[in-house]
Amino acid sequence: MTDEQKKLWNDACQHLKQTLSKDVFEKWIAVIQCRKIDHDQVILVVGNDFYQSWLEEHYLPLIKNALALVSGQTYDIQLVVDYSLASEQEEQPDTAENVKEKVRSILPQKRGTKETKTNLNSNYTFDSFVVGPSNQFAHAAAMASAQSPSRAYNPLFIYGGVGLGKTHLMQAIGNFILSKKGKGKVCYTTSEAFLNEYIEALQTNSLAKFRKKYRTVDALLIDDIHFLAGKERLQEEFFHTFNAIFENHKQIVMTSDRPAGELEGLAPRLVSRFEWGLVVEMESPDVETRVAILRKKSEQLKLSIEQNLLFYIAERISSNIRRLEGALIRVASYISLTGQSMDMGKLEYLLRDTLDQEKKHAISVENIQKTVAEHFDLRVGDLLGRKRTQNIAWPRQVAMYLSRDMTNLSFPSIGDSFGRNHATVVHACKTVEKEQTTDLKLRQTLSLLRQRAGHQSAQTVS
Ligand SMILES: Nc1ncnc2c1ncn2[C@@H]1O[C@H](COP(=O)(O)OP(=O)(O)OP(=O)(O)O)[C@@H](O)[C@H]1O
Repeated sequence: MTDEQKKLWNDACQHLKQTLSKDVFEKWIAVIQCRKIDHDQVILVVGNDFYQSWLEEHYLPLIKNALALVSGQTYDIQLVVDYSLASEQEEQPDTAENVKEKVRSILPQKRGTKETKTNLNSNYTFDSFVVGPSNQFAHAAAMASAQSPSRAYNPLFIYGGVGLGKTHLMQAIGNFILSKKGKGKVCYTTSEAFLNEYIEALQTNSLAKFRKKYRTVDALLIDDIHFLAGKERLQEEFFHTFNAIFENHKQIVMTSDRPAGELEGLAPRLVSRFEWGLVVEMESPDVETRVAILRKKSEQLKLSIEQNLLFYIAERISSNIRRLEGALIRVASYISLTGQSMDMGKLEYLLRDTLDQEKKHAISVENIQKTVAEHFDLRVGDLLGRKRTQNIAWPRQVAMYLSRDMTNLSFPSIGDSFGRNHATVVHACKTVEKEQTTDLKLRQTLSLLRQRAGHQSAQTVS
């Protein structure tokens, strides 16, 4: 940055220093590093996700305003995380240090790139994982794989929607294996990190080292395998890695956002290998499990929060456990930073944005059926009926596809909502998925239907 740009940021900070209390300034503003200023954009860097989200939600308008005041123009501000700053920031005076510590200890760490011996997050254990109907099958399979690596289920393929605990469960297997005597070599990575390492190995002529690293493990835990889709060369490399580990009778565990067979652009030989062992799905947890998760996380945070408030959060946030956890962290931070107790009114206010997002996500199959039926000028009963004429069969397939796409529901539960079996839904999803790759008009129709179904659900909930 030029001296002039540095001065601009310093001036903005001076302005903020005058408007904010000393404590708040030291805690939230002084820790920010300004990395870049160009025409209309400013890039600010902080040391962890918690700072990023807290600043975005509470101080971004103030920062924007300060920059505008000292420069006479408006900037678009981007807040990015650089984990290497974290240690510097820890040295800052901080009256809420204990909160930060607690929060950091339960926040998921940046995956796949963290330089620790095992690359595993030690908080992701079976002990800290709450079991309920939505994940008990996946949990049992993971336990069995951890207790008898390569003998129980190999490979173990875990799939499900965003933030439902796939990484947690997969890493619990790794942590369990490492906790045993005569522990083996466990390697956890994300598919993206695997790709980056592969490219680096190609560039630096160190493929042999790369291959040795991955092919000689006792357990390979590879996250977000859907990332391989459409990347042929990477698939080729992973195919050989997979074979080497499998032939050595070592354990492979993979996670994905959907079943292997549904990943467009994944080579059939990989699809079939991914299905050799056991495939398990993780679904959205029911409200009881969500309450149990909140209780467990509050214990970890040593946070005393009334049961009715935990219920309130659990009832309203159902789409994603990461979001549930985020809400609890917000409550914990509020209590610790303000020293005030929590009541229902404050809770509603504090979580208003998250709750709004949830409403938008509360999309039901019924709403999708209604939207699709209206669009095709049919009755919902037609979609649920037995008729197979094209004018009904096609809208039915579209509705099934959207149900899969817009909710976290499994194939069997979507099938139930249409009075059909799981295979019919899989077939419908594949058909629509394939059609839309070549049919622009269909893509537009789907996008319109998504908007309408989302809108309708938001109205139903509020
Ligand atoms: N059953 C559970 N018990 C306790 N914590 C859970 C459970 N399921 C998920 N979590 C927590 O929710 C957060 C999100 O979980 P995780 O990162 O494993 O989800 P994911 O399915 O891998 O998400 P993504 O699809 O984004 O990769 C983590 O902090 C994890 O500890």
